[in-house]
Amino acid sequence: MDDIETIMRTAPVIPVLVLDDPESAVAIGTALVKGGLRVLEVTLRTPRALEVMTAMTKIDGAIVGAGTVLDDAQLDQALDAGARFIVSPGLTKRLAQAASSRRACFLPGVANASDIMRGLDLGLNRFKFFPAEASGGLKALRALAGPFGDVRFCPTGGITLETAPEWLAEKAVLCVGGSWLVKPGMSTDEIEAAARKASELRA
Ligand SMILES: O=C(O)C(=O)C[C@H](O)[C@H](O)COP(=O)(O)O
Repeated sequence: MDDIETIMRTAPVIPVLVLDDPESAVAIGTALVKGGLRVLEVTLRTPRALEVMTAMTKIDGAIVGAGTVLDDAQLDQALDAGARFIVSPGLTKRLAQAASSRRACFLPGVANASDIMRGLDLGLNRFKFFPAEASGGLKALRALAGPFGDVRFCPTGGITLETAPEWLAEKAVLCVGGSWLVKPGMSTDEIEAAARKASELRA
C-alpha cells in the first residue's frame, strides 16, 4: 500500500494538473513521467477530471492522485477512479476521517498553526502548505517548522522553477507542488523538458 511520505519523497515536484481531455492528458502525463516526475496531481476542477485520472493511471510509472478534493463524495469518486493519493486545499475533520476510514493516502492543505494542530489531533503530520506564497511564503513556513518539528510539508501555490530550490532546501519540505509544468499551449516536448528541469532540482 502507498503511504503519503513515500509519495512525497518520490520526486521533488508534484505537477498540479488542470486537464479535461483524457487523450491529451495521457500524452501530457507520459511526457511528465519521461521527464522524471512520476507523481501527478489531477485536480477535480474540470468536468472530465475523473475520466482523465482513470486514463492517466495506465501510464507506466505514474503515481496518479486527485487534487481539489473538497468532501467525502469527491473522495470516494476519486478513489473509485483510481487515485492513489488524495490532496485537499484545506483540512476538515469530516474529510480527514473519511480518508482514514478508506485507508487513503491523504495530503490535506494547511496554512497556519491551528490548521496543523487540527491535523495532528486527527493523526496527520504530512501536509500541503497552501497557498504557500500567499500565506507568508518561506518566512511563514520556517516559523511554523519551529513548534512543529516533526511535521513535513509540500508547499504549493505561487511556486516556480526559480523559487522551488529555496523551498526544497528546507528540512521541513519534502517536495513542492506547482502548475508551471503544464500550461495551455505547451507541446509534449516542452512539458518533458520542464519536468526534467524540475526533477533535477534536488539531488
Ligand atoms: O486545486 C487545488 O486543490 C489547489 O490546491 C490549487 C493548486 O494547488 C494551485 O493552484 C497550484 O498553484 P500554482 O502552482 O500557483 O498554480
